[in-house]
Amino acid sequence: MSNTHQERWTRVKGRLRAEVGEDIFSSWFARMELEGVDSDTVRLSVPTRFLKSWIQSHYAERVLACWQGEEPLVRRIDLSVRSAGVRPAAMAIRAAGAVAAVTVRAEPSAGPIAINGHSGPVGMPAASSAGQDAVGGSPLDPRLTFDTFVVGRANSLAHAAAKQVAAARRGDPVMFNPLYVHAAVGLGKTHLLQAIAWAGNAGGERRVLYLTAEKFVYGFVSSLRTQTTLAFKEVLRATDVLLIDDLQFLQGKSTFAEFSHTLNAMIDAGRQVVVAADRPPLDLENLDDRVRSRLAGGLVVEMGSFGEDLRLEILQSRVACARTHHADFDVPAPVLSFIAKSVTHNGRDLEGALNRLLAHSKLTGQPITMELAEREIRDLVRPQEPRKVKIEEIQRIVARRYNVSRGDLLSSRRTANVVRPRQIAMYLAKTLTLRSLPEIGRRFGGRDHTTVLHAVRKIENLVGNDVSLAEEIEAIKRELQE
Ligand SMILES: Nc1ncnc2c1ncn2[C@@H]1O[C@H](COP(=O)(O)OP(=O)(O)OP(=O)(O)O)[C@@H](O)[C@H]1O
Repeated sequence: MSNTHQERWTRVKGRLRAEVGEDIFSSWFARMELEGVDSDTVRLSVPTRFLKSWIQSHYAERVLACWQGEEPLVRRIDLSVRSAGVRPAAMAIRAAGAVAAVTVRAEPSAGPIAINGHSGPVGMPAASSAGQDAVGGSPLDPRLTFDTFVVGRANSLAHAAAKQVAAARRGDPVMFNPLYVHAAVGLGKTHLLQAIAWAGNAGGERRVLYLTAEKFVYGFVSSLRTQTTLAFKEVLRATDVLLIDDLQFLQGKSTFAEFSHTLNAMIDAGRQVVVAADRPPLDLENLDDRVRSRLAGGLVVEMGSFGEDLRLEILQSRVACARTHHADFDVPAPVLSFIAKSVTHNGRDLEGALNRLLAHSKLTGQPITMELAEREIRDLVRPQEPRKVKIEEIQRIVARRYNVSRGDLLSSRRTANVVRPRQIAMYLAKTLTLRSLPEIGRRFGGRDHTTVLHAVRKIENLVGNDVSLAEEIEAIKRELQE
């Protein structure tokens, strides 16, 4: 491909960014690449089927217009899904109607079933109670809906995917299965899963079941005890959409096996599975390789930490909600900005901060001032922790820098242009993460721990003698820590 095309592509991206804004650009277009230009057709690619379909249905004309702004002869955009690093399973569209659906309808008065122990946003009515179901369900928290979920750069992809799952109808092809959402504590995984359950069940056409992994374990173990495992399995597999929260808490060999059967049965029958966890699928060390790879074979989306803007918006929306029940709850804008700036950890701390102010205002009737806020939330202001680096990120950044693919780093190829970057990536994985040598070996295409050790020693030696390599590695580290 000529440099002119690449330069044009850079300018087209500039136009797109200016038109849609940084947030949308980085959510949808940052991973779009130019594959080539053939007479009047521009070939672009994205890494997932979901991105492709989203861009096609929402931005196709805009992308074309931006190209035509640079090159008026362009008539067509051909968007494809890049194969590198994408598992074939992720691509398969499964027909939802492939297996006869067994339907268990919720009673009209009962909300979607939830089994959880989460609390919700400040200022909203508490969860109401509804009926039990065959796996011991309890109602979802009515506060955790799409309406109360604030969307920003950190979560826009997960939100869009969740909305799509919720809006799908029985018989629609399942676009990505499972949808796997991961994020650190308190960044909205439960909120999003419950929002899917509420919205998904609203039409009454589909049965959406929300289960925490803990409750899955509990339900399964009690069904073993009471010899009702068949009923347990049937209820799970009769759902159209199964939402499993906090998967990292799944425990027990037979429970893993049951989870694996359920996952496979649901996906093979074209039913949607959505999973949330605090880490990516490949880091779920308790699960066996097949389950991990099945989980990684759908759409895996990370929700990042909240930026200050998103924190402020969440606070503003919470205050607005709270005011519907406590009309005199007034938090001055500078106080909200102060909280958004200083309570940086997660959504739960933001909620805690507002709860304290609300309690104070209700109990004392005094206005909320900056001084009061500073005093009340002092312990929620945590020092910034250094950013945690993930092996996947190391592989991605090293691969990009040395112009190889992540697949090359994981492959058995032994050509010099791949061996050195692979050793550097292993060295960084050992020095920047807490992962053990065997774990790192496993994450680099199933290598032995001695290979990792060899790589680490090799790079340590080289760095001592080769200033430019040392600088290069420092630059990669800086990029990873940004
Ligand atoms: N984008 C958001 N908009 C509005 N509220 C949010 C958002 N993200 C998180 N919250 C709120 O932050 C709190 C914690 O969120 P939630 O329980 O969903 O986190 P989580 O990721 O499931 O955490 P954990 O890992 O502990 O299960 C909740 O009150 C939730 O409503």
